[in-house]
Amino acid sequence: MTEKIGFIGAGNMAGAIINGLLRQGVCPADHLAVYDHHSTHYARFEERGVCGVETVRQLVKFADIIFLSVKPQNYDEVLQNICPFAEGKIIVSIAAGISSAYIKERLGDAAKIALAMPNTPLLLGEGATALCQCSPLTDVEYAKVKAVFAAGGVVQDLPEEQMAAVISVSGSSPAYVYLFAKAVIAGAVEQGIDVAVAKALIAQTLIGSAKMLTDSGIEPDELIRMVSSKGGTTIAALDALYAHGFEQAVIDGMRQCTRRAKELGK
Ligand SMILES: NC(=O)C1=CN([C@@H]2O[C@H](COP(=O)(O)OP(=O)(O)OC[C@H]3O[C@@H](n4cnc5c(N)ncnc54)[C@H](O)[C@@H]3O)[C@@H](O)[C@H]2O)C=CC1
Ligand SMILES: O=C(O)[C@@H]1CCC=N1
Repeated sequence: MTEKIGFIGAGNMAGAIINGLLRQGVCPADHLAVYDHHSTHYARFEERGVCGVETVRQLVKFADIIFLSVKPQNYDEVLQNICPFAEGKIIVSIAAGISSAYIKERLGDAAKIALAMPNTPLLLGEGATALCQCSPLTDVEYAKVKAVFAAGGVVQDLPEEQMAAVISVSGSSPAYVYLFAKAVIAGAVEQGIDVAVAKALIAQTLIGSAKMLTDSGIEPDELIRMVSSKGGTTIAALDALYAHGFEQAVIDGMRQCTRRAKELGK
């Protein structure tokens, strides 16, 4: 990729996206730059050859594609700061709940925007990103943004009206997966199993189960059935989980996630 890519906000997600780009050799480090109002955050970028610039103006001048990798609460300030220099640049928002209308209200209707919802496994090249092309971003420009996220994992195209809801599916959901893993580890320890052994076993179980979902072509209900021997242990476990409203708890958590995303975007 020949474009220069800048990140406003040198935090976790900027780090994860840059990792993917460098690991896959999508662009050289000198085509990347970060700006953060805390320059103390630059060290981990600079040690990989990515420049930390002093002003937001320098960042915007440098970059063809600008990732807004700050919290939704900081968007107003950042959009105000980049507005005088951002004409013609591709703007990528990764923030929960921020819509293209919100950005266009601040940068103008001609702003070329892609909305992305990545997740933290991007750090290891195992990310899942929902991506949305907003008019007037062209197909060629959108493909460039897509290539950035594809360097860090799987990308799915989504219409804008689903971008808030998808946070509950892939943006926030690593946290529920870790919570589940934590509960399994606690249940193992309670039964006398060593914590490190339990962690290794549940982690590989999550990887293996995820691969069954992606590679076996078998639907979740059938995968559950394949584990559940008649009168056996899995059914005993599932009965207890159903009795505790396990599925409903997850679905309710997802609803709360989307509710909060909509609140943040206001
Ligand atoms: N952490 C996650 O799992 C995911 C986060 N996101 C989104 O990514 C965005 C960034 O999240 P993280 O990287 O986790 O946050 P973070 O807190 O690690 O990084 C945000 C960075 O922005 C900087 N910052 C704040 N205001 C600034 C300003 N006005 N100018 C320049 N820099 C400024 C902060 O100093 C910080 O370094 C958020 O909008 C979040 O919704 C999206 C998907 C997943
Ligand atoms: O919790 C948040 O708001 C962000 C968005 C998705 C994951 N983390």
